[in-house]
Amino acid sequence: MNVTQASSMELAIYAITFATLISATVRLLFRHRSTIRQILGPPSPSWIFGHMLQLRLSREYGDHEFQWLKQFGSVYRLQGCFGKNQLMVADPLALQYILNSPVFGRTGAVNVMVDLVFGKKSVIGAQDNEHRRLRAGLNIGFTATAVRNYQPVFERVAETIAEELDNHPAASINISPLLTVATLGAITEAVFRYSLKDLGEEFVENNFQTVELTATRSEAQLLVDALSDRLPLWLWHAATYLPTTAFKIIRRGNELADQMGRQIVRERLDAAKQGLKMNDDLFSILLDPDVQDHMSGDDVVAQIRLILLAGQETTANTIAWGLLELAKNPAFQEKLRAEIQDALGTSAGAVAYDGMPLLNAFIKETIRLYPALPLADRVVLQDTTIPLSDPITTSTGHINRIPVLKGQHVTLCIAAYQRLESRWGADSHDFNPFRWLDGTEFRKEAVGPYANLLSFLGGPRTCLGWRFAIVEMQVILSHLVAKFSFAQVEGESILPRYLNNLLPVVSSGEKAVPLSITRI
Ligand code: HEM
Repeated sequence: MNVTQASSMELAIYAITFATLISATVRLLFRHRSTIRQILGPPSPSWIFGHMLQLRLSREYGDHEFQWLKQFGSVYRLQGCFGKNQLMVADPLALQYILNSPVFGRTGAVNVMVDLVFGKKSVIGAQDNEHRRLRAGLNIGFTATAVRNYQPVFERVAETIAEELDNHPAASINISPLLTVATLGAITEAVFRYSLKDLGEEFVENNFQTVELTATRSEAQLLVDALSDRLPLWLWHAATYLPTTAFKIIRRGNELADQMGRQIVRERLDAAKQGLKMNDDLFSILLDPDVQDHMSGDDVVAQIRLILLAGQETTANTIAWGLLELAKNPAFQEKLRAEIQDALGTSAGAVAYDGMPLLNAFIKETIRLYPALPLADRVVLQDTTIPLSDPITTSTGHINRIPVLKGQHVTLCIAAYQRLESRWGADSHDFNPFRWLDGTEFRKEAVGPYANLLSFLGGPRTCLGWRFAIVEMQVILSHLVAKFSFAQVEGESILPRYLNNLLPVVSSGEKAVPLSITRI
């Protein structure tokens, strides 16, 4: 049985959740009516699924969403499952407010997933003060200076990809699995100086299975997500002991990460006791007793699964999207290659990747069009009012603030924000790296941590590894583009699909990025 089939674990969960369905439905029918009903939006095609099939399971991501954005503007109302209203927000000021305000929390569905896969002691699972404490500790390993030290690791990884491409020439190469392995290798080496071989076959296999498992979406899952707000977390934890393949993978992954983490922490602390100099990998930095605010061994172990999973597929897919855009835009690819070859050829010592304007414009444009997380769901924890950059028209007139009540589901439309015409211009849906070269994008509201983009989210939950990811992409993309040319494979279309993350999918429905790759 493969992992996708294994998501039939949901069937087992259905049995548990069915009893709550009826009472949830009744409560939803009679829930308090808020001003949300005055916000305009498309008519709902179904009571059970609302607009969720169009929003979350469309053939190409954005098929419907970008039409709604055009028709209703940067804030509109959709229907979630079981008739629940959902506020869709792409307005920059509103997004900034929601991401930074403590009165918006993650929805039950997201909390359940985070808890099951990463655990409460991971920085993504921790809340409030505990979250702040862990972030402050982990930050030491993700500063601009710390991530520059990982540059040689990324350069070695880029060499390995190039060797693979040289050793297996073919008319069409699916670059996606190569990048997934490469980005896992980059993280394990940067984070604790382990090669994939050191991790062991079972660990690596489990890691790929977990990635595959979290990259599935189905109608059934939409319903489970809608109900998960109403189920206690202990029930979900109890469910992980059901003998399904999916839960076995999750449980085994947690055990392996724990064992591996403890072994590495022991090695580092033993070395420190013997007075040996700590390495410059992330774990050594975090555990270094000479560093003020260093982290405890237990804290570090609890982050291992998160750091490996959070930084692997996101980065691999973004690089794949970038290479696909280069294949579609050969003239830009040529210009970029000239800049890169010039910089790599003339640099004595460490390459100054930040000083390459086209490379950085290309990365920003790729991240803008292909955010790993195109939608982020939040729930209002306390009645509040959301401010707007631009007033909207409701059924009762114009408003520039939206009152929302406790319990309201709000969806942060990251991909839509990154395609707003009012912000990015009339060609907002096109790949145009040159938009970044005149500096105008930086004079607008600052939302995310990088280039006014929200692909790394924003506020206290901003991606911890965003600088790490940028340097990794700068290095890998530069080395690949300098050595190889990338072209589209005739007759093959690759579409973005939302499977918890934004994934490149071919016509068979499989995740793949087949490209014609030629040595220069
Ligand atoms: C292009 C690459 C990447 C993208 C687009 C990305 C995106 C994101 C997003 C959207 C979140 C917020 C998730 C949420 O709260 O629902 C996040 C969180 C996180 N990311 Fe990344 N990420 C990338 C690479 C990395 C890398 C390379 C690492 C580590 C080496 C990393 C580590 C983390 C961690 C630890 C969090 C949790 C932060 C917290 O909850 O305080 N990410 N990332």
